[in-house]
Amino acid sequence: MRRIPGSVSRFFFPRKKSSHENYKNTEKDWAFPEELCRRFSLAEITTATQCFDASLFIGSGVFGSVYKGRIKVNGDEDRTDVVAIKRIFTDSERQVRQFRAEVELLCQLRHTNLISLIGFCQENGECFIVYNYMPNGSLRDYLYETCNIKNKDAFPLTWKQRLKICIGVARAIHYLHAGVKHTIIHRNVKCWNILLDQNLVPKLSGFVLSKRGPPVLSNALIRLNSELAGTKGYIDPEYVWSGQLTEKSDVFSFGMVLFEVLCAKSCTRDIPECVKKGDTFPAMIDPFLVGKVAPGCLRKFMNIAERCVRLSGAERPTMGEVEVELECALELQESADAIKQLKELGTTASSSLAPPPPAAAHDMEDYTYQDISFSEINENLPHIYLREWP
Ligand SMILES: Nc1ncnc2c1ncn2[C@@H]1O[C@H](COP(=O)(O)OP(=O)(O)OP(=O)(O)O)[C@@H](O)[C@H]1O
Repeated sequence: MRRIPGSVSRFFFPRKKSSHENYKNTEKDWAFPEELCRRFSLAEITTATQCFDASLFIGSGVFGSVYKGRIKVNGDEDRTDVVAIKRIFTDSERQVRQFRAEVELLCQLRHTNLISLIGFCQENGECFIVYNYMPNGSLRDYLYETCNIKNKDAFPLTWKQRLKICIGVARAIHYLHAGVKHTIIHRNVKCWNILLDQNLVPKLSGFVLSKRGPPVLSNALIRLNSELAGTKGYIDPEYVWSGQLTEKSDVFSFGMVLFEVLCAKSCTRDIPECVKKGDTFPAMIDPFLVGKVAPGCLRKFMNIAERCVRLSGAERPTMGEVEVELECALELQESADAIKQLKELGTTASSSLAPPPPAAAHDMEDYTYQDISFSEINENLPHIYLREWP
C-alpha cells in the first residue's frame, strides 16, 4: 500500500532534487512548436503587468502568482487585450518541466469550457503563462470564499446557474477524456480551477499536473503509473492506494465539486467538519437553495454526485454519462419549474380578474423534500468525508 508523504498539505509530491543546476537557463533547449501559440518577450510581460505592480496582483497558488495585464495579442499596434499572466515559481527543475508541459498541452486544446492559452514567455530564468482573463474569478469564490467575489450582483448563484456551470465543466472533462487524440487526465479538478467568464461560463484551468495517456482507441480505462499528485480532499482514494491514475480519478474529484456546489461548503474543510458534528442531508444543503431545487432534480443530482465519489473507480460513471445525467437534471428542474409556475398562474388567475405577471422561479412557492430518502447518502457521508488516509 502506498503512503502519502508525511508533509501532506494541499498537494502531494515526492520531492526530487534537481539533476542539474542550470535548469532555469534551458529555454534554448526547448523545441517548442511556436506556430501553436505566441511566445512573448520578458519586456512585453513586464510592460503588460506594469513591472508586476501590486495593484494588478490577482492571487497566488502553489505553482505561481497571477497578475492582470494588458498585452498586444495580435499584430495590431493600437489594440491590447486584458489577460491573466501567471508568473511560475521556478525554484526547481520540476516546476520548469511542469510549466513546459502545461504550455505544450494547453496550446493543443480548444474547448468552450477550457481556459484558453494565449502565450508564454521563458526568458532570463523566468517562466510565464498568459491566459484569457476571467473577470468573475473562480467558482470557489462564489461558493465559500465569498470575500473574493468580483461580481456581487451574481451572488448567490442560482441553482440553474450552478447546474449549467457543472454541465460545462463535465463537458470539458469529457472532452479531455474522450474528445482528443490522447486521453488527458486533469488530476486537479476542484472549484478553485473552475474560472468564470463575464457570462458565468465555466472554464476549467490548472493543467499543471495533467497527464496525457495513450491514444483514445477503446473504452478501456487508461491506467497510468504516476507519482502521487493532486489536492487533498479531491484526490481519488483509489489512486492514492494503488498509484494508478485513471479517468475515474477526475470523476471522483468532480463528484466532490458537485457536493460543494450543492452545499456551498468546501469539501476539504467545511463538509468534513459538518459531518463530524453529525450534520446530514438535507440540512447540509446551501440554505439559499433549500426549496428552490425541484425534488426530482435534487434526487438525480445527489445520485450522480454519490456515484462519482464511490471508493472503487469501476463503480463510478464515465464523464460522458455524468454530462448526460446532469443535462437531464437541468431538464427535470426546468420542467418542474414550468409546471409549478403554471399551477400558480392558474390559482392566481381564478382569484383575480387581472392577469398576473409571470412568476420568476425565486418568487414561487418552495419545493419540499419529504418524499426523498436521504438515508443512503447520510450513511455514506462519514466514509466519503472522514476517510482515514492510508
Ligand atoms: N485566467 C485567469 N483569470 C482571472 N483570474 C485567474 C486566472 N487564473 C487564475 N486566476 C486567479 O488567480 C489566483 C491564483 O490562481 P492559481 O491558478 O495560481 O492558483 P489556485 O487556483 O488558487 O491554486 P492552485 O495553485 O492550488 O491550483 C486565483 O485567485 C485564481 O482564481
